[in-house]
Amino acid sequence: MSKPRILLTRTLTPRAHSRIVNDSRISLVHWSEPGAIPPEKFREMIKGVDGAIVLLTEKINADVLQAAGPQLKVISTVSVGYDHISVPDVKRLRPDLKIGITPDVLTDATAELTVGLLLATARRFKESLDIAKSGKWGDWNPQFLMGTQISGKSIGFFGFGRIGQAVAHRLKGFSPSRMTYFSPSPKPDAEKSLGAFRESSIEQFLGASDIVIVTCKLTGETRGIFNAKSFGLMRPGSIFINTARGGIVNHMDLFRALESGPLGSAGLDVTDPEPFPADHPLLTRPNCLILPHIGSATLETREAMADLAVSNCLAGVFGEELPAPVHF
Ligand SMILES: O=CC(=O)O
Repeated sequence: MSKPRILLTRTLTPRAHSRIVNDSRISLVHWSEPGAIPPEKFREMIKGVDGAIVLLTEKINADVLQAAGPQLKVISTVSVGYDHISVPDVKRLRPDLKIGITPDVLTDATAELTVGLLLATARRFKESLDIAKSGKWGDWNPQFLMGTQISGKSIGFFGFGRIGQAVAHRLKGFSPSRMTYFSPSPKPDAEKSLGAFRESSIEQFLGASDIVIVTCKLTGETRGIFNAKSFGLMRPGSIFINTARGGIVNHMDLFRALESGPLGSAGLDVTDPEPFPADHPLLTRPNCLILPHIGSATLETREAMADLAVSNCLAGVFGEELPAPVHF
């Protein structure tokens, strides 16, 4: 019997990469050039494989599923988010296809980055670094680079899943005045352990938060939900943080809300598109700190994500249950 063929669209972190490369039960097809696999190459290389280990950069849609062929058993993405995979196309064309993701293993790293981004935004790291480098650092001045502190502030979580709750656990130590969340489903355990409560309307949620932290999924409902209207409902001087997906935010509306109010500052680890154009007006705003999607980027976490993605793919090609499947 021939060995299952697996497509790997990038070189993984060292331990996980060596695990898949040295698995003698499978035959590996590897895109080893630097950068993301071009879409036409992807469609070509996925043809005839039994499983594919992919990244956020690979769009899985009807074209790709058709190019792959009916023998494809599993798509395993090295990410917890799977908005790059068209669920309607999978349901329509390949309802039997298994999809694997990497939840839990990246929660701590992403929560730590979110807290860091909030602190850096609230305490004006971007302007501070620019001034430290520019030679414009004058005498000590009581009103120099004053920021906002977290203690005593009201923090609102837009989306309150694993990552949102892990951020809330960390921020509890900063003594916020209160923590609220906006989510389609109530989270009674988190409410108990965190003392957080659920706001039932987005108007109330936004109007009651000094700090809004976005950690929800990108879906048809959340795409573009942070726009001129929702920013207009936020408190004057409030802080907006997004470590979920760029598509949740209208970036020109965010630019205007940072320029003319009501927002005080914003910290983004995700943008739409990615990479974010270097000439985008948002990058000129001193009160907007943008990171290049590094939420899960620690060696420990990236190894754990890649390892789980390898396990998902191997399970899929050998007809076993995936350790971390998407349940449609
Ligand atoms: O953004 C990263 C992920 O979804 O894992």
